[in-house]
Amino acid sequence: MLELSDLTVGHRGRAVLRSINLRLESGQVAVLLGPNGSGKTTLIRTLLGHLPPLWGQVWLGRQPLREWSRVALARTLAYVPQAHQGLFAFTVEEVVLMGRTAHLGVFALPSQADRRIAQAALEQMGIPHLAEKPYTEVSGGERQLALLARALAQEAQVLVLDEPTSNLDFGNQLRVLAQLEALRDQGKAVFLSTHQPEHARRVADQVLLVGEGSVLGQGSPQTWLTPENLGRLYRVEPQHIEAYLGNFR
Ligand SMILES: Nc1ncnc2c1ncn2[C@@H]1O[C@H](COP(=O)(O)OP(=O)(O)OP(=O)(O)O)[C@@H](O)[C@H]1O
Repeated sequence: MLELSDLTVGHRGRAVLRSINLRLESGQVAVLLGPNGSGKTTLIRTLLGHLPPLWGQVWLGRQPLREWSRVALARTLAYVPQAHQGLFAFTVEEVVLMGRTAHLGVFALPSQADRRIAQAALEQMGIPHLAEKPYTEVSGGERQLALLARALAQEAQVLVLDEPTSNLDFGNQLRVLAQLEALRDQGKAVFLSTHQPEHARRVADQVLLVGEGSVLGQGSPQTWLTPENLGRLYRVEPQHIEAYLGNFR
């Protein structure tokens, strides 16, 4: 469904991450891990088409990403950014309804069916009570849940999420992880970044460990999310990781 082939990503000709290869099928979750500044957001922006690859190719389905029209892309690929402070006082429901935009005709207003889908997405994320609240007046975690609901409402086949649990309380982190598993079980392809290896261990079919400009490890979470590998990745003593992650087994 999503394929990265010999991909080099970066900014203005300066490479940040080189030689990335990945195949993500429907019904799979891939999780990207790496220290601050290692290029996770740069890679995500490239696989969304916001940044051109410096080398190599992003494939979505059978077509290179750059050949996709914007409307077709919006129906197929949903992006959950890190929650930002909204600038305009849309209600939370209006933000979620934006996920339906790619399904509407030109100038068409959301139908009853679109509203039902938005409502269901709000309920799935546990925030139907926020529907009428201005997006600018809910908490960072609630904004994150609204952006997840927007992606659900989009009904896209591929979901790309940039640290989707970073703003959330413990309960909402678990709810989002369960939601990601449900999406995978519905046959979606899910690609996300996280700073929490225990989240990767729970949901990932494959992990991609990046740092120092390249892919340092790639494969099953059981193989790669060991204290030794995580210690190398984050420059911490493996025994500290063992002591921390051990509690999550
Ligand atoms: N717009 C930009 N122009 C030039 N360089 C950039 C730009 N955005 C990021 N960079 C550089 O690219 C590198 C990778 O940044 P990126 O934001 O992709 O890292 P990250 O892994 O997402 O970090 P974090 O975990 O802190 O969010 C950094 O050295 C950063 O300074």
